[in-house]
Amino acid sequence: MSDFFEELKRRHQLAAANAYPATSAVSDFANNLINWLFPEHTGQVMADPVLLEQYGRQLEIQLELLLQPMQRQLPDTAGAISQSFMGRVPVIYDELTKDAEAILQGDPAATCLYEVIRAYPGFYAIAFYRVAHALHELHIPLLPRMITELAHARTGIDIHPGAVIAPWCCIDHGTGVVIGETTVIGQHVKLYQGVTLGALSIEKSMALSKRHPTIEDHVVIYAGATILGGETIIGHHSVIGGNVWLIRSVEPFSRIYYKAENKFSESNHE
Ligand SMILES: CC(=O)OC[C@H](N)C(=O)O
Repeated sequence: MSDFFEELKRRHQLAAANAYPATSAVSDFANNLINWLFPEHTGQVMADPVLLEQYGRQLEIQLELLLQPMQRQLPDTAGAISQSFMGRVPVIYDELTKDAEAILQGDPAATCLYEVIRAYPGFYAIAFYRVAHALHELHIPLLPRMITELAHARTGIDIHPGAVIAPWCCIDHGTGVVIGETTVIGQHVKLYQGVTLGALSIEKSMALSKRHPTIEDHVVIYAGATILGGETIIGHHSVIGGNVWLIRSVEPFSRIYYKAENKFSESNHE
């Protein structure tokens, strides 16, 4: 048994050396930031412009404090990275405003923007993804993945922070959506639940190559479709039907549907 406790001691020492922030601190930062941009997220409103500005500065400090223990793994000082990140926040805001509008326009069941921001899993997931993606672009390790996993746990939508997703992204329902690390998605793309944008080969040696598909502008992908491969391009204005399995490119304006053989027959036993 003492060998076992030695092993645990070694593991705890290694984990301490990594010095990543607690998951709760990362969650607080991401939620505070999203709530600052979109008070509809929780309903906590800050009407005073002075407080709004001060809060922006507080968020920068909050991020700097998260990053400080990881300093050795960062390409620049924690302070400089936090400042660069905050400089990107207006772009995140602009893109998320467009995403919320796309969800409202794309879902007949959505009644208003407030509802989309407060209650739609598609908005929740894309909001956490856009924050994580900005941190990923600043070469911050692990933190971006922790942030997208907060949304994954809550919504069932798994978006890798490395994916590149243009604005006006509408993920409706969303449960079971998987968007891999090297996926590229154009503007005005609509995805339904259970869509996988995945890798054709999961060889470890493929780690640095483009493994996931490119989805051009104005594509709709219905529930349960699986689109795989880094060379697979779905041409703009295409529609991919439910449950389609696709490992090749399709031209713009394609219509691809799954045609199931009807293997079931009805019988009427007395
Ligand atoms: C989404 C997906 O295909 O993932 C497979 C593997 N994690 C990879 O990134 O290649």
